[in-house]
Amino acid sequence: MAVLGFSIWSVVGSMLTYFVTQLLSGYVWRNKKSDGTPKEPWPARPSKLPWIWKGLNLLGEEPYKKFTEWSKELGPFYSVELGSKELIVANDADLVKELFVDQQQFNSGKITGDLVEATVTDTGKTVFSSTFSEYWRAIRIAINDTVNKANIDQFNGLFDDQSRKLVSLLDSKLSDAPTDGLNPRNMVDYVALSIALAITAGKKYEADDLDVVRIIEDLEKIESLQTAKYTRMATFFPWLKAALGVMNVLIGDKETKNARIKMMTPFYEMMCEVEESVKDKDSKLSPSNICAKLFNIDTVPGEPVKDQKGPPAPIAFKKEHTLINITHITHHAFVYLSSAMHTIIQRLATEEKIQEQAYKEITQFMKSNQLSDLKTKDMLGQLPLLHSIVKESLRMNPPQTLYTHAARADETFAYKGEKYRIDERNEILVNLDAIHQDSVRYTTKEGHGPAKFYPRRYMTPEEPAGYATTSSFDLYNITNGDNKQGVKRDHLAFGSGRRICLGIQVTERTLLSTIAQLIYHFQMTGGDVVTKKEHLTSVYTWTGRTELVGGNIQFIKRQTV
Ligand code: HEM
Repeated sequence: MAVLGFSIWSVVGSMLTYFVTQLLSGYVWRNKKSDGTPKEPWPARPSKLPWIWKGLNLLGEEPYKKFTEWSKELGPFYSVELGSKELIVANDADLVKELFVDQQQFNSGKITGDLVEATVTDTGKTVFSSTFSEYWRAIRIAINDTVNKANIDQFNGLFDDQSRKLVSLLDSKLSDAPTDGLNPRNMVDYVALSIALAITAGKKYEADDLDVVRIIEDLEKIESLQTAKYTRMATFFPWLKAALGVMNVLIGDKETKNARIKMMTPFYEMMCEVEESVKDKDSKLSPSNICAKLFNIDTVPGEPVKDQKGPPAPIAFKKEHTLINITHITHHAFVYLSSAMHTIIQRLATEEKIQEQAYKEITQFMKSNQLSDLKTKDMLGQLPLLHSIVKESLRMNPPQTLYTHAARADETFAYKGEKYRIDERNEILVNLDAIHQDSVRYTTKEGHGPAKFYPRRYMTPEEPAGYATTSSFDLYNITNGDNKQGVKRDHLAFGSGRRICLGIQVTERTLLSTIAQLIYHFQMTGGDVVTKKEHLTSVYTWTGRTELVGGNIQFIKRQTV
């Protein structure tokens, strides 16, 4: 009892300390710089928001639409409070460049949102959730060493195998399909997860492998725990998060813990296999995968501590770190690959004219190069229309419409001649709903605006200066190249700046290979690009993601094959 009494008082003490600190930092010092002078004003804010909830209750089912609506009232740069969370919102690509590229040292941080996210990432120990640090840099290097431009060719065979697999899976279902066709989503999920697992853990799966189904279900369970009412609310109210945290310490949160263990188990087994294969030269596992590269990290440099003399002590990179990272990377890669692949197939089915033009491009390419089969290595940079369809699909339907970076310190941000404040740990949100529909940036010389699916906007003679035909390029790279003036980027679906997605090559090659095989083998009709499904989480973060529900598609076998 004495022990119990002691714990309760110590918990009450911590809570009191927390609230007093919050009160002091929240109200007394909040609006002052470290030298005591007042901070600059916040960027413009929507007016007359309800008390306590502020903008939170107005977001509705499709939050990005509300962010776009506010941008029409306040301009592309504004701030809004969601509960107690102060959010800085960027609705314009040039602004994203200024914030995430020019000011990358300040604005490349991350903060963890709800308590479930904290549990599954060990409080920010995965590449997606980690602060801007040497630890984060080491993981990025390991991933980059597997999938960047210099290393990605090793997976060309995987992309070819999986896109052929999709064709054969579809083929096998055609005789039993209803007259209006079938929705290919389950088959797309299988192919996307197979690619994700091969890259993260060198794993080869068969279509009927139960682990594949299980991994998808485990992720759904985590997402459902995250969207439970109070867990979700705690993302926007730190006092609630602290209170729930204390409750978890006192009575435990078995459900989340069990879901975490269940979710990690297949990845733990894969990690052990990779560990063995690293030692065993005759192993059947592909030696080049992200997990194997993470095993090479022994220690990472520690972060400097204020007033501490000498270099910081290195931190050991443990197996637990590898485990949570391969889990998170697989989930991220699977969810977005699958969503992007499903979207592009649905889109092609609704755009029969473009499909036929692409078919012509493919057959002419095969004929002039005397090819009997379509291989990723041959197609790269060679099929402008197909490459442009990939870009246009990611622009029209980015799998993640909203994403954030966090400010690493209090800063003053200059925009259009005015100075504004951004505080440490403020999240800066990029809204692709507004950015990808910018009529100034996307309208072609012939007047094709952003609302239209029009891949030729990226092709000669219509493409604006600075656009690349073959591959997406980053705002970050463009500052190091010749084109320092205009930021002409095809889309920002992969993020921008220091935290840009490392799966760009994987994704573009997967999509290229998939659509080439599908268009070559089938004529697709039907599809639905209107009905959407909104998710409140985006592979553990609060900003959510959007995907097409999709409709049935008739896959009609081409006579030429
Ligand atoms: C359609 C497919 C994909 C989309 C739309 C996508 C989107 C994104 C976005 C929006 C970000 C955040 C960028 C930012 O904060 O600026 C990101 C980060 C990242 N993505 Fe992807 N992704 C996709 C596929 C993949 C794949 C297949 C991989 C696997 C290798 C991958 C690995 C990563 C990594 C490692 C980061 C980490 C960034 C960090 O340092 O915070 N992504 N992705």
